[in-house]
Amino acid sequence: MGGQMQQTNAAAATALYENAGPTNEAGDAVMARWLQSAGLQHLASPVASTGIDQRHLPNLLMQGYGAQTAEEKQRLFKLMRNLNFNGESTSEPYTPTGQTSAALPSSDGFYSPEFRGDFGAGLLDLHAMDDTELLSEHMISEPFEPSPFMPSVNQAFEEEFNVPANRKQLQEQDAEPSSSFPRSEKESSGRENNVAKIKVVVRKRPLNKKETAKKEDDIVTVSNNSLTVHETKLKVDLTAYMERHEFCFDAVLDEHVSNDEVYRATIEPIIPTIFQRTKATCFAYGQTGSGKTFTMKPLPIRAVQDLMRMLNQPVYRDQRLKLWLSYFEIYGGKLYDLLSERRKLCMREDGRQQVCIVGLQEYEVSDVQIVKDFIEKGNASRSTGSTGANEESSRSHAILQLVVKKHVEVKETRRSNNDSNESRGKVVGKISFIDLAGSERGADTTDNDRQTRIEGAEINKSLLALKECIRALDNDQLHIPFRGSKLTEVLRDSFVGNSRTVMISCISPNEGSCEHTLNTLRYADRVKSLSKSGNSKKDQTSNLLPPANKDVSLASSQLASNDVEDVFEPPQEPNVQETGRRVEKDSYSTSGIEFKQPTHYPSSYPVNFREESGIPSISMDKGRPDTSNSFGGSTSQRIHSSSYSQDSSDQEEKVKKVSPPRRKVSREEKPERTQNWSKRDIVSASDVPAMTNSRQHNIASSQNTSDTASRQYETTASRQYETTEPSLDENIDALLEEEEALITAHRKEIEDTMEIVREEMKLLAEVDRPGSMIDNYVTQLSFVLSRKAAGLVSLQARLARFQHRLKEQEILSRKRVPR
Ligand SMILES: Nc1ncnc2c1ncn2[C@@H]1O[C@H](COP(=O)(O)OP(=O)(O)OP(=O)(O)O)[C@@H](O)[C@H]1O
Repeated sequence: MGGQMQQTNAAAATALYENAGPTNEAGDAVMARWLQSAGLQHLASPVASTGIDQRHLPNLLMQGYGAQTAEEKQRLFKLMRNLNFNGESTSEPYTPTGQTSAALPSSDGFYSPEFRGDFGAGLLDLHAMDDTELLSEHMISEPFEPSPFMPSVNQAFEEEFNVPANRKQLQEQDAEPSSSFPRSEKESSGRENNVAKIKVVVRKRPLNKKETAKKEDDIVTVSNNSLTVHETKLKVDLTAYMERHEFCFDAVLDEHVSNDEVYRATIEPIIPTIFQRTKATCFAYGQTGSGKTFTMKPLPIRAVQDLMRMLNQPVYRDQRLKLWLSYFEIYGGKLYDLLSERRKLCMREDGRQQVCIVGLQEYEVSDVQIVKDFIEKGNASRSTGSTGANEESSRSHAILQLVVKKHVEVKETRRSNNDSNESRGKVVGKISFIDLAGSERGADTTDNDRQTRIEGAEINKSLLALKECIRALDNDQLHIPFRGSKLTEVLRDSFVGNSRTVMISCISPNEGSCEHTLNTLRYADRVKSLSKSGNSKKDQTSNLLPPANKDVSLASSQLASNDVEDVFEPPQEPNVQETGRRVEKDSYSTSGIEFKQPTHYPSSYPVNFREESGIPSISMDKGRPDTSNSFGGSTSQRIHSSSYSQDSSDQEEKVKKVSPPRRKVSREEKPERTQNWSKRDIVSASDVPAMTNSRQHNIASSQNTSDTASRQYETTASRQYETTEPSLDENIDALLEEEEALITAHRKEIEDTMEIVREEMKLLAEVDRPGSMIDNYVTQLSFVLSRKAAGLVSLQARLARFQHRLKEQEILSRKRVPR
């Protein structure tokens, strides 16, 4: 057996070498990297140190230095399998298939570790394979699965690793889509390799009919991937001045950009990664009426088109990959199925800490029309209300998920998570589209009725939690605080393993929305600044500014965190990680602000799934209609001269605020920093959507005279928020739990009452019988009635407790933002 094993391993190792390409130094290095990536670096070292020809590596592997333990052998075998070595043709150099050739990075068919991103992160990353939900889950701990690509060596390994006999079944399971993906031209260009882990895109909508009628100004100008918000402020002597806030993001899409272009800038690059065990999340953030739903609605439809196209390629068809859709909402901390009469759903965590939404209906989708219908149906069921800015405002977070699964025999097209058939489908990858509730709803904690307040608090909490998760995700923190809210809990599996996140921040261009727009941009800026992906322009922009003018950004984007915080440091050198840094400038004009006539846009934009017909569909690169706003430049993404043109304002412009480079510090450093809290706000206005709006406004009015004081004021507000927020969150959580418990208790009470009524009926039937024992009847009736009364008293007590809780919550939420 040992000899047989050695032979087999030798053959396998020979295959590893033979297929690896020509012997050269680069090959050795690559080989070493491969082995390293498989945790077998110690096997590579003799080769490197002795200069032994790589050709002898297989022998070395078997003699003395070779894979000795079962785990090593397993890893070695997995390495070979991931390299697609075919044991039957060990003497044949590996020839890329037609499908894979386009993507091969080197002429010898050897995929370097650097290139593996193109083949799906983690293809050779053994650690990435412990993602429990996806196809390769538990690959290390599970019994060894033979590769369908190595029939000749499989036999021996099967014997050694006790592989079950049903080879066909195992082969089916093992055929990972990512390992045999067709490489389209687009893919082979390596684009998906460039898909950032977090991408922040801003979309500005056009002025709407109401805003145009009110002659509101468009205060947002867009230029390439940056934008400027021109905020009008009043000095204490009531002279107006202009404050310019500049931001830079991965992409800034102006009002002329079509939904199709939005798709191309956001989702399209992610699609191929879905087949590579990626869980992607795209969410739209912004105030009510800023265009979140408008932006999100067409994205899944376009995504389905592309996913279907890929799925229809023979390689996936053969692997029986299917696409599934579900659509649900989180409203007031509860989950509802939007495709199933808003049925209430339950979220559970299984033993592997996988979140499953019990009862959620999943639908197999095979054409785009079905998806459109589902989206229409789901949107019609969504919790909406009317706001000043949007007649049909979303009051919930809506989550549409598209899941690519490896199909297992199904008999119906409609299945639920409860269905045993469904659970047999293995998830290959998924993409979630989240249309968040209006961000300023987080501030709805003092106004309106109790329900709206609870809604607001819940929304606020979830938006903060979402950012925290993104922060943790981007820092590769081991602990992702997904339990911070229902939203993040539901998205738990999108925060672990191989994930991609796209945030689309939607902004309204009108002056009346200035505060909200700034809040949205600050939130986006904060998310972006968490990202490691670089945005050099941003850095350049800030570096162009004279160091003397650099200062702490007021209320810009610091956030309290339990784990890591950002710290102000004196500006030193460009920090490539500070990609989302914001440059805020004050541009002071004397007075007599004269706005140009606001830009006019079509008043309504009928939603067309492919293209909005209301706006000219022009490529971002093409010329744009000459519809600049009063600040110039927005529509054609260039700055025109205007009453607020760069030239005229530059002389008076005083660069006031630049977000400083930040560094991450650990918890231990907190005390030191808290002494300097006046330098940095801990929770910014952007972190507390609109919570500090009125305060900000006040601060802004007197900014020129009391800048330092206002900073402290705002910081105080932030700190106040910091201290009150956890208790408010806990309160909301407790409240929601008690509400749940009350409803459950009420249901139980009804069931008990029905049971008691049945018993009473029985008693009556018995007592009516001739010769019945009246004593028995009296005793039993007395007993039954006591039970009945006890049940009612208990329910009443619970109700009273809950009423008390509601009162408490109300007081707390009023205390939070004193008026
Ligand atoms: N880029 C755009 N081009 C044209 N019209 C737009 C655009 N964005 C939004 N609109 C229009 O603005 C209105 C409000 O948009 P939408 O409902 O998407 O806002 P929202 O951010 O989802 O609001 P809420 O948070 O209240 O649900 C809609 O009538 C929509 O058609």
